[in-house]
Amino acid sequence: MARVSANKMRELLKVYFIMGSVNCKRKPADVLEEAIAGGITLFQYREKGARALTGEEKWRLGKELQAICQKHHIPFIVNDDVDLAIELDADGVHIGQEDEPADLVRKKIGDKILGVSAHTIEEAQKAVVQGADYIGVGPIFSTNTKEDAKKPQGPKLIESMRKQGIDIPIVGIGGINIANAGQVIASGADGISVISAICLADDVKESAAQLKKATM
Ligand SMILES: Cc1ncsc1CCOP(=O)(O)O
Ligand SMILES: C=C1C=NC(C)=NC1=N
Ligand SMILES: [Mg+2]
Repeated sequence: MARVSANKMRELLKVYFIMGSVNCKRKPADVLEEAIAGGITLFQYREKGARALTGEEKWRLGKELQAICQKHHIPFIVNDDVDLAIELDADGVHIGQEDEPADLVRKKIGDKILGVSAHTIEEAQKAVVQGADYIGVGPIFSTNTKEDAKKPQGPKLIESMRKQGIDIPIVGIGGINIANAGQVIASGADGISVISAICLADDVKESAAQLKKATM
C-alpha cells in the first residue's frame, strides 16, 4: 500500500468525526453508525480523558468501531496510541506535540495515514518535514471537550499558515459546528473535525449531513 495522496487526503478530511466513550451519552457504535449514514468522510477513535477506557476494554471498543468503519469503507484513525493502531491494523494514527515524535511514528507505521496536531507555523512546518499526511489545526473556536485545550486562535491561524506557504492538507478542530464550519473552510482548511457537534446532537445523522453541507 502506498502513502495516501494529498488530494485523497483532502477528500477524507472533509467531515472528520472524532469520538471516544467519554464524549457521548449513547452507545458509541450507534452514534458512529448514524454519523456515517449522515456522510462523515473519516473517523478517529480518541479514547482520552478522566474516565477513558484502558487496556482490554479500550481495545474492544476500538475493534467494534473499526469493524463499523470497515463495513462502510470509512478509514479508521487511532488517536495517540500508536501501539493500538498497529495492533488493530488501523488506517492511520493522529498524534499531538506531546506524543512520540512524528518521524519515529512514521517509521513505525509505514505508509499508514499520519496526522499531527499543530498550533503554530513552526509546528506545522516540522510536521511536514517529518512526514505527516495532514495536520489538525486548532482550537479554532472555544471548546469544552478537551480539558487542556490551548487558547482558541480563530480561523486566521489557518489563513496565516496558508499565507506562509503551508500547503499540506489541513483540518480545523475545536468548537466547530454547523454555524461556523463555513468560516473554517473559507480560511483555507480542507475539512473540519468535530467531536461534540455530532456526539451530542439530538439527531446525529442530520447533524453530520448539515456539517457536510456546510463544507461544500
Ligand atoms: C481534540 C481537540 N483538539 C483541539 S480542540 C479538541 C476538541 C474538539 O472537540 P469539539 O469538536 O467538541 O470542540
Ligand atoms: C488533537 C487533535 C487535533 N486534530 C485532530 C484531527 N485530531 C486530534 N485528536
Ligand atoms: Mg495526543
